[in-house]
Amino acid sequence: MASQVTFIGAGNMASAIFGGMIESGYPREAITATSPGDEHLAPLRSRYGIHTQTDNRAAIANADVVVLAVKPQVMQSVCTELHEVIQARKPLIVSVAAGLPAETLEHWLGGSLAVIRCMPNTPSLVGAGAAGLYANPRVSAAQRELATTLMQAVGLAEWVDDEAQLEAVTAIAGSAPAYFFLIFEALEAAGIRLGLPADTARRLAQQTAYGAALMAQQSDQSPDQLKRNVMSPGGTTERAIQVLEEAGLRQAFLDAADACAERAREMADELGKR
Ligand SMILES: NC(=O)C1=CN([C@@H]2O[C@H](COP(=O)(O)OP(=O)(O)OC[C@H]3O[C@@H](n4cnc5c(N)ncnc54)[C@H](OP(=O)(O)O)[C@@H]3O)[C@@H](O)[C@H]2O)C=CC1
Ligand SMILES: O=C(O)[C@@H]1CCC=N1
Repeated sequence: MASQVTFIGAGNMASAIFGGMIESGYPREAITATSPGDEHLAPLRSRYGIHTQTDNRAAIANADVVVLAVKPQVMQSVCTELHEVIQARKPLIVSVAAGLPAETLEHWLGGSLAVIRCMPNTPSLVGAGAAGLYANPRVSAAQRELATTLMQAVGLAEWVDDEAQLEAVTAIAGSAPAYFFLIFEALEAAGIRLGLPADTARRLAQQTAYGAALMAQQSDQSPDQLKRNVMSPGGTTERAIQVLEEAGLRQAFLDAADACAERAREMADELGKR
C-alpha cells in the first residue's frame, strides 16, 4: 500500500510536487494537502482529486510522511502546532523550506525525529524537477529510499552528504528555474524587437531552451563544446556570444548563485535560532 503523504502548505512548491507525483501514477487517495483557507483548497480537490484539510493536526493523523511546504517564516508556528501529533506518530519529516536547518526543525518538532531536507524546484510539476536531498542521522535506509522514490517520481533527486551543500543546490536548481524564465523573457523581447510576433518569439525561445537542455543531457560533449558547435567561425553566434561574455553574463551567474547561497545562510540565521 502506498505511503500516506501529507503536505502542510498547498502553494506553488507543494502543488508542483503532488501534481507531479499524481502525473507519474502515485495514488491521489494517499495524498493530503493543507492550507488555512478552503478557498485555496477547493480548486486543488477538483483538479487533483487529493484529500484536503484546513486543520493541520487532523491532516497528519495517519501520515507516514509529512512534507513541510510552508514559507520559512511561518514554519516555527506550524511546527509548534504539529509537535504533539508528530511526537505521538513519528512520521518521516520532509522539509522543502529554504535555509531552515534540519536540526532546528527537529528541535521545533520536539526532537528525536527522522528529518529530510529537500531543495526541489517547480518543474517537478511536469516531471522535470531537480532536487537535492539531505538526511539527518535518524533517517533509516527505508525512509531514504521512500524519499528517493517520491522525488524521482517528479524528476532528478540527488543526495548530498553535507547539509551546507543544499545552499549550492538552491543556487543552481531550487531558485534556478527563475533564471531561465528571465532568459525566456529577454529572448522573447529580443524576438519582438527584431520583428517577430510575440507568440512566435515565445514559442521559439522556449523550444530552443528545451532542445538545448535535451541535447546537453543526451550528449557526451561538454557544454563548452556544444556551444562551439553552434559558433561558426566569423558567424552570427560568435558575435552574439562575444556580446554576452563582454556584458559579464558568466560572472553575473556566479554572483547570482553566491547571492542565493548567502541568502539561504542569512535565512538560517534569522529563522533558525532556537
Ligand atoms: N517556489 C519555489 O520554487 C520553491 C519553494 N521552496 C520552499 O517551499 C516552501 C513554500 O514555498 P511556495 O510554495 O513558493 O510558497 P506559497 O506561498 O506558494 O505556499 C505556501 C503555502 O502554505 C500555506 N500556509 C500558510 N500558512 C499555513 C499554515 N499555518 N498551515 C498550513 N499551510 C499554510 C499557504 O496558504 P495561503 O496561501 O492560504 O496562505 C500556501 O498554500 C518555502 O519554504 C520555500 O522556501 C523550495 C524550493 C522551490
Ligand atoms: O525563493 C525562495 O526563497 C524559494 C526557495 C528556492 C526557490 N524559491
